[in-house]
Amino acid sequence: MSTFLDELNDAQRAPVLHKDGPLMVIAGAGSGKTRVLTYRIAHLMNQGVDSFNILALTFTNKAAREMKKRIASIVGDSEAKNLWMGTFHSVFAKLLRYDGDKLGFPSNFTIYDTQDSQRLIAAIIKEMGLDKDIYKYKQIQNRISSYKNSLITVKAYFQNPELVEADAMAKRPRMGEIYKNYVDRCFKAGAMDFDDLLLRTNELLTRFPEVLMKYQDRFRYILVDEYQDTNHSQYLIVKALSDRYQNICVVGDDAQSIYSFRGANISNILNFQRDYDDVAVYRLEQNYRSTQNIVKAANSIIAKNRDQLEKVVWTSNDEGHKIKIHRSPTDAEEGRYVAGSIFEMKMQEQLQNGDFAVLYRTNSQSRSIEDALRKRDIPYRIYGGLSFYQRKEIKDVLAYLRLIVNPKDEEALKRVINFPARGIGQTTIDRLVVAANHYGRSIFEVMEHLDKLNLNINAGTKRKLGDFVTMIKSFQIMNEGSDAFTLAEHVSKKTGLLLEFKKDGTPEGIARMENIEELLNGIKDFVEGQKELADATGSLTEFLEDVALATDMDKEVGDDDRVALMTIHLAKGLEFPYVFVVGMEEDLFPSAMSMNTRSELEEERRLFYVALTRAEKQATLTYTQNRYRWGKLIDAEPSRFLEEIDEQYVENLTPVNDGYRYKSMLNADIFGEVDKSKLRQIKPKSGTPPSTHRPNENQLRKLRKLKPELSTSTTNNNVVDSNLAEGVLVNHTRFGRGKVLKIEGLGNDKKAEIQFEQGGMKKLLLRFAKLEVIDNT
Ligand SMILES: Nc1ncnc2c1ncn2[C@@H]1O[C@H](COP(=O)(O)OP(=O)(O)OP(=O)(O)O)[C@@H](O)[C@H]1O
Ligand SMILES: [Mg+2]
Repeated sequence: MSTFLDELNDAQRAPVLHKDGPLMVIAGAGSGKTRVLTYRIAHLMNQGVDSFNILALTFTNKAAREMKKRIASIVGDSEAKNLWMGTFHSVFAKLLRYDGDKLGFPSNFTIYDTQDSQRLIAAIIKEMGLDKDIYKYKQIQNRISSYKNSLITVKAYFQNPELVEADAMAKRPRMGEIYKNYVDRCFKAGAMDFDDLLLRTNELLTRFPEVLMKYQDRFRYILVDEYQDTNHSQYLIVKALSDRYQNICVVGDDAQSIYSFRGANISNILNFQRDYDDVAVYRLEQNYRSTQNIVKAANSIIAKNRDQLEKVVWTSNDEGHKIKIHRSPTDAEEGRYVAGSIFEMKMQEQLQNGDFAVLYRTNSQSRSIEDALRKRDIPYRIYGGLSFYQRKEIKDVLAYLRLIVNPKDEEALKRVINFPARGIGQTTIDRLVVAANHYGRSIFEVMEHLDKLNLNINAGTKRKLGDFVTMIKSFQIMNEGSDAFTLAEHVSKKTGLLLEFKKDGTPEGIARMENIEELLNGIKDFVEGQKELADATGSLTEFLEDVALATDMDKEVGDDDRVALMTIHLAKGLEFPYVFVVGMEEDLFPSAMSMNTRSELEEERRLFYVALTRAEKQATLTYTQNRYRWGKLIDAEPSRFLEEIDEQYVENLTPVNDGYRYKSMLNADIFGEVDKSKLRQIKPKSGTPPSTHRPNENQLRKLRKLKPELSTSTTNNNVVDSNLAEGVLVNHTRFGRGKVLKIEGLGNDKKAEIQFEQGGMKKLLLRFAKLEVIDNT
């Protein structure tokens, strides 16, 4: 009767219909794991399981929302509303709002984002009088984060001589103290960082058996998507909650485990069968997402990994296009190629912008792609990177709102106590911090009791501090009676924030004002939306939690049609008809930082597998020969992963020996835009050897080996510049030997006219030209 079960194949239906008890679905990309999870929930509800008794943990909140929508369409809206679904962080933040008081946290605790944590750590390092070059706050924040994810509390840290010694050896003997101060300060501020949301949940469930029992009883059915990327802390929570009923369903793919750098532990999936009794293991083999070429190419890559579970993935979809590989001279040219291809494909095949995604290994690669898309007027959206909520002006407004909800929030207070400027100086703030630490109170509490304390603050400043306290308190009173939108609008005006940016008058100031307006609109939407939910009221606390845990990925994209740009890590679980993976170069992908051990390299390869398997119809992989990195132009080598794809599934758009065409492109790049129609015209007739032959990759490699000093990956023009003069003999990686005839222009525009022995006369922009001086006598 229930038709939705017909939308599954037999292999998928089995885990959906599985009765009680632990089950695991292990299967390759695109085989319907997420669909199984979604349908299983719908099926459970159809079988009479109360939606209150189901907990589903997903990789993004957006994924949770989409699943909920699908489930609602099967079982009805009102039932689906009560499901607890979301990321680990958002679900357990909610749980801690109910029961965190047992650990001494207020129900309105603040969630510190990474920036808040880092600022606090930097402040602590300064207060302790430590050398900030040895105690680097970002590194320390990383350390603390990994301790927390391994459940190493401050106490556990000090009880572990290995950890203590390791930090002493690393000349950071006071690491433990910083950790302790950080934890104390967060506690005092009524704040939890992201890792605390898991750590404190674990603490709560361990220390308070009655709380554990309550939630074990509530969450009789627990389902986890992307189980391969759970870390130890998440693993323990799931284990504890499912211990009583053992109705735990996990789905995952060991070949897509890509978060070990954040403590994710692939062994969670491998040990699942050991952790529970009578685990039913299901496998799915049919991929519904991608063409045969994509599936087979992806299989050929992942087969190179040694550590993996045996898996079969096949598809009955069309054969499709081969995987395209394209080489560009520079990253700017790569951007132009991608934008140009999207432009052409859209025209030829009537596609939408939203059919395309550009994926990269690191966020910084987005710039050249963005530039090119902008030039073509192709709308795009960047996911990740600096999110809207991390912009300065937005954080300013949010800091006020945070203070209203939780006046102990130290980072929020420090941010706005003197912004907009109200004559409260750093010395005063430092005194307040010292007093707060001394009395074990929050800064706000110290400010409330200034009269009783002898803090060496003059009367004028005391009055200003008093005014600030009064203002925040007036907002708090207003918060009792108004919704989040009304309050936020009032706060933006009353604090002078809007005026501050308006006064500024610059385009940036205006942009900031507009962003605040956008924030206010967002709050309004949120309030409206929340009112429809069963257990939500549209309060400020709810809004702030939503914001703190929101990633750009979660934003409703709605109907606006844009090309998606994101890192491969973020793309996990998603799918797009057309995918470009850019920057397929050694040291970039695989990342230079992940090539020390086989297991690191295997993780990079899994990342490549994830990238490729996002594509439904076509995947294009691009690499460049020169790329700007860290402000320098470097030689880039094609990624080893390109060679690893079984070549029968590959179409190489720019074979290595097409020197002539390549050279034309290079010249075009130097002197202006590429005119493609011309390129075609000047293509050599077959059989005619190009006049300047570009050495192939092997020859280049040999060349580099022979003359390492000439070919360090940073072909540094500064070196060249200094002794480059008219009459000097030079070597160019592609054009060979030549003589400098003339140098003209300045700075970035500096050019050299060079007579090459074989390539004729060339005018090269020194910024790009890869020259080395071979004789300057
Ligand atoms: N039986 C089916 N019939 C038709 N389409 C299906 C079927 N099963 C899955 N699909 C579709 O195939 C695509 C991939 O499914 P899904 O995202 O659930 O796979 P997955 O295994 O979770 O992938 P990933 O490993 O990337 O997370 C989706 O578009 C889904 O709707
Ligand atoms: Mg999935």
